[in-house]
Amino acid sequence: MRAHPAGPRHADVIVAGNTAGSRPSTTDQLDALHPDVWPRNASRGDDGVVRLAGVDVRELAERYGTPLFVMDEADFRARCAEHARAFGDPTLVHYASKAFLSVEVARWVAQEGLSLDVCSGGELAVALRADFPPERIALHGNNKSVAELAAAVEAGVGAVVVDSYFEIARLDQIARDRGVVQPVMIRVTVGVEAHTHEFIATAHEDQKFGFSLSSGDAAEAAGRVIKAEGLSLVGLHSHIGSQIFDANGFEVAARRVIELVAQLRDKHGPELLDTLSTVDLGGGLGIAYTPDDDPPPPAFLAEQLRTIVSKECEHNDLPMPKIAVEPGRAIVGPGTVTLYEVGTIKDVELDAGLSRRYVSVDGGMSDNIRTALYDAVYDCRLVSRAAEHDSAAVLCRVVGKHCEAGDVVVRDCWLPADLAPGDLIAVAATGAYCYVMASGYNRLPRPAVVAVTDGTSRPLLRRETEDDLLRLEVS
Ligand SMILES: Cc1ncc(COP(=O)(O)O)c(C=O)c1O
Ligand SMILES: N[C@@H](CCCC[NH3+])C(=O)O
Repeated sequence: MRAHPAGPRHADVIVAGNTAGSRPSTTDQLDALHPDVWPRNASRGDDGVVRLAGVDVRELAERYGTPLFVMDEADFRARCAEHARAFGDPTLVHYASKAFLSVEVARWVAQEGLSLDVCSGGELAVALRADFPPERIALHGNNKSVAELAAAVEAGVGAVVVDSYFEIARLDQIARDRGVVQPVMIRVTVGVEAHTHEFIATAHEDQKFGFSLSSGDAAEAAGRVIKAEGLSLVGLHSHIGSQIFDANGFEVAARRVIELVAQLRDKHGPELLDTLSTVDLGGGLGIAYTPDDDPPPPAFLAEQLRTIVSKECEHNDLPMPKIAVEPGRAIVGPGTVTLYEVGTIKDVELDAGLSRRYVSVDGGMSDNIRTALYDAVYDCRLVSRAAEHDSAAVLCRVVGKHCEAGDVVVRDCWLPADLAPGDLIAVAATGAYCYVMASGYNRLPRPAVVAVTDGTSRPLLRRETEDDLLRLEVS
């Protein structure tokens, strides 16, 4: 066994209360890539090296550098197809591009037949650069600028999801100025606040998004859209949160949105339903970040939603609407890993004779802010080789290289005692909300993003260079 240059000086590290679960007792367990957490085409060869869609991680690191986001293209496409099958029509599944977007990924989404949710002019521009069919794009946002609204109308997007009275007036004006009628959905705040593993119904909807249902704002907004010459009301939209494992929150939301449809029909007449034909229940389906997470498959959620919507429609004597959804994380999250090179390893003495092993990597909170921001939990493994056969599992904290004590990538994970500088480790399920939330903190260049498929790799987004970092300087 390789001697560890940094220790360990203490036989035991902190174990109690860790978020990485119990200590693996064999090196096989230490090396395992749980199929629910790791990309579908990730495997560890007999030589101990992990291959992603058949591509050796050492080769990826050598060719593109680290940190590196590696996307399993087939995994992404398969999840698009599974959602499309579950909801019966691919165009009813809007991939939430805020989770991750590049021109090439927008092309994959288009090829899989899905629709696209964008929430800024920037995301819209990427989609249009990919020639994404505009009629399959919906624009979101609580404070879209006039320029963003105009760009969307001029592109001919399939829907603008309106979020304020000001926006209804602005969008109506923009559409009329251009002699078009813009299809619109209303974002409804249904009073269901979803958290990771639970949901709580709130009496007051204390948040910036949407029109409150309980106050009557949602009905008033619908009335204004119906009256606006430049707008056509095609749907109601609700989004209850993200990383949700339980269908109950969606069911409550669906029920309340259908009640609103019935109310609007009663007030404005049944002809309204000729255009108001879609109920969009947003995104939020959770994924497994660790083997303990057990998210429901899309087919299960789709079935639950169909059942509840059909029951509510029957109850309110309404025709069955189209049920649309906007998954982001559930499509792009699980198929991507971040590859890092280990730089330094330190055992830090704590109270009561315990110590904590800090493993520093060449990225950090600038490429994954989710741990610092949400206490997110991740699975992390040594991937450039197997653990030495007699290596013990050591509870580690994987940290970045930023000038910030809270710069933690993985709070707790079990790594082999023989882990050493130069080894590559990978953090699983980083496809959603990591690259897109990356920052340039401490002037670290943003990592590259590569796609792997059938034993080959190609870059989607190149690594930032020092020139990129300096390009905004005016002197
Ligand atoms: C309106 C809307 N739709 C879709 C999504 C995508 O959510 P997720 O990535 O959790 O599926 C979000 C983000 O929470 C959202 O705000
Ligand atoms: N960014 C969040 C989710 C927000 C989703 C967008 N409304 C995350 O990383 O989990």
